[in-house]
Amino acid sequence: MAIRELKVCLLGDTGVGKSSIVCRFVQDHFDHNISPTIGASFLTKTVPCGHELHKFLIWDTAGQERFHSLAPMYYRGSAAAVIVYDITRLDSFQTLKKWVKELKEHGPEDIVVAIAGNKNDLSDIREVPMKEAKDFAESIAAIFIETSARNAVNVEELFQKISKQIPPLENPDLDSNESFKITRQPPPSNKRCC
Ligand SMILES: Nc1nc2c(ncn2[C@@H]2O[C@H](COP(=O)(O)OP(=O)(O)OP(=O)(O)O)[C@@H](O)[C@H]2O)c(=O)[nH]1
Repeated sequence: MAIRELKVCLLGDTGVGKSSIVCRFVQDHFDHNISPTIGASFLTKTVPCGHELHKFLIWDTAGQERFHSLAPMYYRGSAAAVIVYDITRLDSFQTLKKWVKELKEHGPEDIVVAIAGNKNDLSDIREVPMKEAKDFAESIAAIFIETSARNAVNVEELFQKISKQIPPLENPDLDSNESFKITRQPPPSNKRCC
């Protein structure tokens, strides 16, 4: 089965839960005392999608303003961007809109954009109505989902939705798109590891 490497970056204000979403997706773990990201961190996870395997190369960027200028390094060449806001912080939704604008102006033309409203376990103190965020996502043809990294709600689904939006390759051997780098598993060998 072909393994398709998909670069994915996470963008969004500091403290919205980007690292927590990645940690939940890759390690199925939640850390209440997680530290703010410095620069960016990198993790991978491979998931089946139809007749392909999608290996997500995940760049979790730092949300603090002082790291903003590094972001192009991470969204450049990305097949998808997950822009995260915190449903309990209206200001984080405004920051999300700035990221959408920046991606539109400087990001890859065919990038899949997913909007994730995180911390939906705290909906009793919500500041961003779900309908407003959903309508905004629709207006820019983005995926929309509310997640809770803490309670493991919709995190797998977020990445599944991204997988589904990536068009399957008609002929993997002829594909030349840089952001959809293809690798193949080595042919079975006679060697045994143990
Ligand atoms: N209640 C709740 N808290 C969460 C959730 N996700 C993250 N948090 C908490 O929010 C805080 C910030 O989480 P991070 O994952 O570090 O946020 P970040 O967006 O990566 O922050 P930066 O690295 O500064 O960009 C931490 O205290 C997390 O434990 C969630 O789904 N629900």
